[in-house]
Amino acid sequence: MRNILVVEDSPLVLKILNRQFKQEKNLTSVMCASAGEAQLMLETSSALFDAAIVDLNLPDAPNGEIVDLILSYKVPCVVLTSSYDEQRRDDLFMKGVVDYVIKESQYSYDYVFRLIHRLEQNRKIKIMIAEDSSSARHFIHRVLSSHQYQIVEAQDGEETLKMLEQHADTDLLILDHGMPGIQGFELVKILRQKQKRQDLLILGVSADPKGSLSAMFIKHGADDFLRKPFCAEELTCRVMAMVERRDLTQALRQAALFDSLTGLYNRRAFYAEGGRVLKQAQELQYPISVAVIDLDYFKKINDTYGHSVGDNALKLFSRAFRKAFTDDVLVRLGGEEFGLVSYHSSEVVAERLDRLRRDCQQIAYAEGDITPLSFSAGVYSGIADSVDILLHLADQLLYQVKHQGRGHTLTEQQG
Ligand SMILES: Nc1nc2c(ncn2[C@@H]2O[C@H](COP(=O)(O)OP(=O)(O)OP(=O)(O)O)[C@@H](O)[C@H]2O)c(=O)[nH]1
Repeated sequence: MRNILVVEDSPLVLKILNRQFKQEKNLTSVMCASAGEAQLMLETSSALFDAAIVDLNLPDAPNGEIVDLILSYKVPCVVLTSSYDEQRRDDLFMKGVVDYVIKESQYSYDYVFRLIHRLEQNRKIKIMIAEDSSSARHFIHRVLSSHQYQIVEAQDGEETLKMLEQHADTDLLILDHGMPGIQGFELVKILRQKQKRQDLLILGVSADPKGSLSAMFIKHGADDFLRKPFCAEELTCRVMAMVERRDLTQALRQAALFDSLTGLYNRRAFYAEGGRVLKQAQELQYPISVAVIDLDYFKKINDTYGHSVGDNALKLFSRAFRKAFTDDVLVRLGGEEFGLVSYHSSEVVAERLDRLRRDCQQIAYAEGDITPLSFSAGVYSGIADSVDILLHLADQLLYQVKHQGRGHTLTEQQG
């Protein structure tokens, strides 16, 4: 749970913010109506605040003095004001506020909350600034630090490549074009041979007036481009948009490939990944194993304890399944049916399934005295034209196990 300090004297604005906080599951707020009240609060508990939302015109601080107070306690400060003043805005960004938002519409309030959430997520995002001008580097560093990003710096092309190896977890590279040695644009080409867009975002920057440069950057794999000089807000807006776009793409990818309840591959991804394993097996003429696993009498669990306990049992089983088969391709085929493709022999897979069966005895999917989870499985080992054929053969073995009374594994190898 994160705690936000709000310093605001307008009852109407407080009402709007209060309503918004009520809809936020992971945020709590402390409301102060004056700078004096906020000071008392910060003196005793500044470490408790993850960020502050402040008004510039308070009865005891009419000229934005609240910003200096908040920043002196190193609390990220978002200004929410009704008056727009260009000079004041520049001064506030120089001081290091996160943002300067005008109370104009519901969108302004939504934006403030989006920012507050981003600040938390930004702490996990690493940005590398590759820029030879120390003043430009410091400016970018200061602006992005106020948004809580982790920052590393490089001063030329060679150092950028070295630093990217040391900081392989870098999320976003801000890349100046006109650096000594390898130029920014050349670096984009080198980097994109190694790293895909989802692994490293690139924001090109340059003072070069040629419009074609930005197009060249983007055509060769940069995600966006900024022409120098740019202001603090433009930089943070572009970076935020890039990171949000990447997060959205990752979420879509996750939803497209993985089962949302168990986190295992869904059928489509399983056929793609399993297909790769099978292709190698075909090339090497080396058999692979395919298993189909079905939980026994699962309907009874749902009927006895309810659907959410059933869901919990599926999640806990999947966790144990993943632990038992760390180097194989695992899938939730649907309902209470699971599958796998493995380079291992049918004996090894069956042995691991036996161990998993024993582990299932310990899975406490509901409170009290419960019937342990049990499953039946069929494992077929061989080479075929498709994963589907092998899956069908394993499924036939599973069918036999179900008829023989459940709770064991049948294996078969291609003759
Ligand atoms: N909780 C929960 N139950 C599910 C889910 N998907 C399928 N089921 C349930 O799984 C049960 C499967 O029932 P059956 O096909 O009769 O199989 P079973 O009871 O396991 O019996 P056998 O397979 O013959 O041993 C049904 O009650 C489904 O509603 C799910 O995502 N969550």
